Amino acid sequence: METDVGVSTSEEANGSTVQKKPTVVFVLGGPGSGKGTQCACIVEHFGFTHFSAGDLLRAEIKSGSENGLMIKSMIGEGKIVPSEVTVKLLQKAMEESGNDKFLIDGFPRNDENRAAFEAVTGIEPAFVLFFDCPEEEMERRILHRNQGRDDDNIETIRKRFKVFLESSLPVVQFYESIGKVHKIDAARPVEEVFESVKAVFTSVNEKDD
Ligand SMILES: Nc1ncnc2c1ncn2[C@@H]1O[C@H](COP(=O)(O)OP(=O)(O)O)[C@@H](O)[C@H]1O
Ligand SMILES: Nc1ccn([C@@H]2O[C@H](COP(=O)(O)OP(=O)(O)O)[C@@H](O)[C@H]2O)c(=O)n1
Ligand SMILES: [Mg+2]
Repeated sequence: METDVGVSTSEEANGSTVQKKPTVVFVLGGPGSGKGTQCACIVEHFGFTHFSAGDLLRAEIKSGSENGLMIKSMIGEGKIVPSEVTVKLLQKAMEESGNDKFLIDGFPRNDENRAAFEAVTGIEPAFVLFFDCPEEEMERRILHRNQGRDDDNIETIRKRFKVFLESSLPVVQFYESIGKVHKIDAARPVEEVFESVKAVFTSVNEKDD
């Protein structure tokens, strides 16, 4: 069943109302590619609300929810949490936000994530940002991240890279096949990466005008 998340209505010239779906941009890239960092910059410049699927899952563990232990053990193994859980958290966050423009970071991470989000919300992404970064650089960044994350250790990092290659890259390839991916070279300093990101949002806005 489709959700009414963030749906706003507008008056048509003939007096009927049309429902407008929220704008969603998926922000994808390997662990440590800089998704969270760039999303913070995008929020400042383009009025989006940012949700990181990983952050929502970590908050769910902290809240002491009944799924907490399962989520904690899956994150510890670098595995992808069942979509049912993650999509519900994203849906709730969007409903409570009051905004209708969302950056969703670290999701969809596999085809099940992708299909479940579309089935539950009825929303397809406006486009997908893909941060392309070599594994050695991502590894270096994660090992210096210092956010106290249990999964930022070398053993789990390797597992996460494997899951990224096997399950997440195919999702990027799917969106590429329908022309929705903007690929960004993420192996540059934050400001340079953001220049490329800005160019994408600006050109998309211009097309919409
Ligand atoms: N372009 C960059 N160059 C160097 N370090 C970066 C860059 N972007 C992010 N970082 C750092 O790398 C680490 C991972 O970034 P983060 O945004 O958390 O990535 P992700 O959300 O994709 O895992 C953080 O410590 C961040 O400060
Ligand atoms: N869609 C998602 C996103 C994250 N996760 C879990 O959360 C972990 C951390 O995700 P994250 O997006 O915060 O990690 P980074 O890519 O930011 O390093 C993943 O390795 C998965 O175990 C998930 O199961 N499903
Ligand atoms: Mg992140």
